[in-house]
Amino acid sequence: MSFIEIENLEVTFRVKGRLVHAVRGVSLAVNRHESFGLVGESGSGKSTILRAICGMAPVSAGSIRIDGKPLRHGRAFTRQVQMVFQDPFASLHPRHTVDRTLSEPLAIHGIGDRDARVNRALEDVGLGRGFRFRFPHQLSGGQRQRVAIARALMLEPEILLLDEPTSALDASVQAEALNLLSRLREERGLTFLMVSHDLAVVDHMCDRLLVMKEGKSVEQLDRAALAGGTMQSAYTRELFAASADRLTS
Ligand SMILES: Nc1ncnc2c1ncn2[C@@H]1O[C@H](COP(=O)(O)OP(=O)(O)OP(=O)(O)O)[C@@H](O)[C@H]1O
Repeated sequence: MSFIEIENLEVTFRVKGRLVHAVRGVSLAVNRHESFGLVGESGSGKSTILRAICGMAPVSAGSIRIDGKPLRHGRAFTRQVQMVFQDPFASLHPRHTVDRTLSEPLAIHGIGDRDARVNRALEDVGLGRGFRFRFPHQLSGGQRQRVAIARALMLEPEILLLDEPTSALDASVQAEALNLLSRLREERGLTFLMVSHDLAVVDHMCDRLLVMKEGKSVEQLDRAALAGGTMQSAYTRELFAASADRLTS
């Protein structure tokens, strides 16, 4: 049994009376402590899979299990699974201090010792306690994303769902944020399910990945296939070739 098991997942939205099939029969299995990537062109359904896991998108058919337990009635696995979004500015409340942002999940779950936990969380993500009473607009993009990562870790989850976690950051800050995520995964034995359109990021971060197109799974690749360039489908080869061109141009 894998830690995260998704079987024949279908997610369908109704938009103005029309059905949008965002995810069409996708299956994947992620092992505990693994870092698994979802790649594919824009609109291929990657983010919708993460949203379905946290109960933010409707599961129309199929199943999602975490550690053998099914996701029921769209209820999220709140403490076990946390999500980090692309745009830290949008995901932090503009009028909440860092302290409030980090304390809130603790208060909701009745967890005490908040001051010490907030200070420790800030240190864990490389921001000192001096950042505690700042507002989001008083932080750089990289610092905001560190706060968002700290918040995601407040409830000590086992799984982080990362939706383009560094694509809103400058290249140098992006590398720092990725290194921070890798260190936290190692230290805490976290499992990552990560969406990225940047194949260099995925190559750096992920043990395995699933290539998606138009809501469907195209193929799965492991490190050996990535390193050896042995992709089965022409679509995946094109995706990687286009990305290599972008990186070298
Ligand atoms: N809440 C929603 N209501 C209606 N349609 C939606 C909703 N969320 C996503 N979709 C549609 O589902 C499809 C998949 O979207 P999704 O965001 O999962 O793609 P993606 O692969 O993550 O794309 P990107 O890389 O651009 O973020 C798209 O056609 C999108 O327009």
